[in-house]
Amino acid sequence: MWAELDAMAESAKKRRISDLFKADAFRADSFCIEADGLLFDYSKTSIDDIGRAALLALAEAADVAGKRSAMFGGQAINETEGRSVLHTALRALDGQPVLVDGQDILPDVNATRERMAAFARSVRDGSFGHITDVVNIGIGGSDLGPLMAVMALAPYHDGPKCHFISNVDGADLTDTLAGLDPASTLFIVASKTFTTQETMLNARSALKWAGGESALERFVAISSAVEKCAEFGIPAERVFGFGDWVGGRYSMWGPIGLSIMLAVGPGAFEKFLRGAQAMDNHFKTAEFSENMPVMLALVGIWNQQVCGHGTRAVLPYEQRLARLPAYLQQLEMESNGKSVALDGSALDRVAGPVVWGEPGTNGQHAFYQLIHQGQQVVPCEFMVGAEGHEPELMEHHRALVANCLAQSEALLRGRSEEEARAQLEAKGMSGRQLDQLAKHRVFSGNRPSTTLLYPRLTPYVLGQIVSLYEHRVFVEGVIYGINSFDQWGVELGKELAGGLVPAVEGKGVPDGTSGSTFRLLERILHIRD
Ligand SMILES: O=P(O)(O)OC[C@H]1O[C@H](O)[C@H](O)[C@@H](O)[C@@H]1O
Repeated sequence: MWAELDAMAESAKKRRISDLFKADAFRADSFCIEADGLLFDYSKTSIDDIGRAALLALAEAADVAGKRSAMFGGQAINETEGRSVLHTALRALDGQPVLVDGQDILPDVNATRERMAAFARSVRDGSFGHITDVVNIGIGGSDLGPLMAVMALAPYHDGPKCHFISNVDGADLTDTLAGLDPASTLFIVASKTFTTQETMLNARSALKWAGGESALERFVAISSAVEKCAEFGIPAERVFGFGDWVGGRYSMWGPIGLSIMLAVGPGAFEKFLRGAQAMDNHFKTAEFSENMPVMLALVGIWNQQVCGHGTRAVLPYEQRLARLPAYLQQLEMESNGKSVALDGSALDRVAGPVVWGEPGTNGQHAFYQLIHQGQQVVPCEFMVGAEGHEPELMEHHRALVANCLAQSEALLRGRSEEEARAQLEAKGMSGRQLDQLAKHRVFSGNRPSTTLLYPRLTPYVLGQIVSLYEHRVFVEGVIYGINSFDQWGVELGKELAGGLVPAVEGKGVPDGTSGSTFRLLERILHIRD
């Protein structure tokens, strides 16, 4: 399946992207996909026509289309947990029935969304009581999505102010609650399992802060384990459930998105779902060569498998997407950071790159040095909106866009030593100083990047972008032959943490603890004494 691409590795590494542009006057058009207002430009990569054909053949050979139907059709493709993968059903607003074990799940999904909307309206119009602030307590998929989206949609906020507590570090709780009034604060305890140590501890401490049991009336729970919510003391009418066919990191489209709905209202939330649904439909129907999630995945595979780049940077030129890189880190790395194939056999290649990033322009003044001149090439995924939300600050937006375009241009073009010398000579420099400094001012260029251009960051567009990345992760996972929907790799640390809690209290160290950890514990206890 991989032979054709593997055979291209050597020539691809030598190739100059600028030569591809010289050889094909229409490259910018043909290595680009436009769909429903989004434009995905992957022309600034080393993929050529033959490479693209091989990538598309890889997607065919991996049966991406068949697996896609299996996912949308409700088959239990999350085999290690015996579950369907149907986050797309949460946004199937005009969808056909979706069957799980022969039962259409959409009536339930719609009824829950209606209950969420009714609840959100009652909080927003004051009929629930006077609520000024909402605190979402959750972690991982029960935090990153809502937090990212609430931040992204700031111009649409017309509800209570939303805050997020995730870390078990008491500092998170303390700093978030500082200045809030318990009487007008609504808490959402968001946990798919309702057993996550951090969330349950934070929820109990928040309840104490809010005034104990009497404050439970301002607590809402979101979970797949609804019976556990009752044990915590939250009655069924304020519990919003969802099926185990929604993975935690794919869950903000349903009840886990309640904080988003409270912030922007049910109408804007629906637009967010509609954007995601539109991308689902595009993913289901577009030819692979014109299919944005498929091509985004294939570009990632090209950069990693053919060119050997082990990381990729997500660089949104949109301050309100500041948490998107963190969100994508969970989505991509928890999904595809695996070593075994679905059948348990060892993978013969590294699946899933390290994903990281920061919004532009801030990153430019920090780590872009390495991106431009470091020895390790980092494929960059730029994103930018053609328009911002601040017409009175047009000058800012123009500068933002110019910077985004300049970065991908610089990465592509680079600067030769001759050019560097000429620039320095023009400034009057000569001799040894010129020789030396010119070398430092050389940019190899030829560094790959993609750009996702969207009209403006609306709820609809945010839905499109997130759904695009979800399906990209799916396609990459299918091609690597892994299960993108489990996360066994987070278990061991949790188990050991459970065993070490008594040790941190000075009640003995579990057997098998390493000398290093033993020594650290000793020191911690000594400092505390
Ligand atoms: O929603 P919860 O059950 O509390 O889980 C919260 C998070 O913790 C787990 O450790 C998983 O790694 C995440 O995928 C999950 O989103």
